[in-house]
Amino acid sequence: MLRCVRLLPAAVVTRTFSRCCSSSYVARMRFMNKLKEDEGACLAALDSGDVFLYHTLAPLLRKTQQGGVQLPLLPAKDVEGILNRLGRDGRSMVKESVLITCTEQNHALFCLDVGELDQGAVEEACEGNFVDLRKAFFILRGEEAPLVARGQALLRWHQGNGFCSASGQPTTRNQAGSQRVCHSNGLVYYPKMSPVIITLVSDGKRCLLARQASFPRGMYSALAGFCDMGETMEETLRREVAEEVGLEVGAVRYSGSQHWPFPQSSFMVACHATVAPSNAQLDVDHAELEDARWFTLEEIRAALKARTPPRNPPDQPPTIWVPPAYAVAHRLIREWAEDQERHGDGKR
Ligand SMILES: NC(=O)c1ccc[n+]([C@@H]2O[C@H](COP(=O)([O-])OP(=O)(O)OC[C@H]3O[C@@H](n4cnc5c(N)ncnc54)[C@H](O)[C@@H]3O)[C@@H](O)[C@H]2O)c1
Ligand SMILES: [Mg+2]
Repeated sequence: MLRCVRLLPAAVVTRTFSRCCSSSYVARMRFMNKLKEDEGACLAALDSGDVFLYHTLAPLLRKTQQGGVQLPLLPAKDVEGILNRLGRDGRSMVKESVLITCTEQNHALFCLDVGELDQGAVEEACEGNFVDLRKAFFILRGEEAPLVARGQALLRWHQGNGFCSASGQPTTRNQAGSQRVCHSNGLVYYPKMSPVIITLVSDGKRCLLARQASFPRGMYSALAGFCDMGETMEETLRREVAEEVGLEVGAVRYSGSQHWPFPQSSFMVACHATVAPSNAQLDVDHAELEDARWFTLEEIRAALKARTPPRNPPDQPPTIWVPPAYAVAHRLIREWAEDQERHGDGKR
């Protein structure tokens, strides 16, 4: 049914999303900025651009011939045709797409939620399946995961911000979907992220992982907590570790950051922190955490290799798994293991 479907080729992704210092990067950022401010330019970019789809915030993915999974990028004109064939006003629906990014050739990429249509009918027409975003993070290639995360976060934000919280009147989006305006009082709303500090605590030989009751079976992650109003990053980190496991951390080292689309878009700031081995006795707040434990390098190596929930037969020591490679928690845990292998007692 589709005329043409583009998959994100690895080479293009690398060139487009990794080279951040070239003049083409400047040109691309300025083009993106123009699309956010110029309604006509954005509409023209949509007409010649590609769209990836969601159904009730689950991204459409397609199996590849090599047995993997990819994010299909559909020409906007084809999406319009599919929606028309499914009995909708394709043009109007496609105009609801939200701008995500563009290539160095100024080819724009948008996303659209078709949740009002029959899921099976869209899947058949687009030769793919809508997959829960958390599952998608385990199976998508690295370059595609941030795109679906950003798309879902923006679509969710639009779905939840249709009315002005001051006037109660409907808000109107711009063509790019980068803001909403209340025309009764002029208030402009921008998509929001809540800052979260995520911390991997180490006592020098072991690292501390915890699980909430809502995590998938056997999954452990680094400690995380939302920033309170007015807190610095270090204050949040120290407070959350104290609240959740009763430890006072010493040195703190920044590692990286990431946008995380859950629960309503978080800005994750990831850090390593240390406690003295003599000060590593846990006092876990079981109202927040189902479990928190120290793990050895050997246990962490095994956890990093696991791709599915461990079976953990009762006659064997329990094993764990950790968040997918895309999650910044995974990065912190991998960094810790690599650091131990280089400098710690865990040398092979
Ligand atoms: N990307 C990753 O690697 C990764 C790993 C772990 C956690 N996370 C994210 O970090 C987030 C925070 O972790 P946590 O649940 O341990 O936080 P937390 O320890 O602060 O506890 C969550 C509670 O904080 C309160 N809260 C305060 N401000 C909030 C806000 N702006 N939004 C929602 N709740 C708020 C709520 O009562 C909520 O139940 C999680 O929602 C999860 O999505 C991401
Ligand atoms: Mg927490």
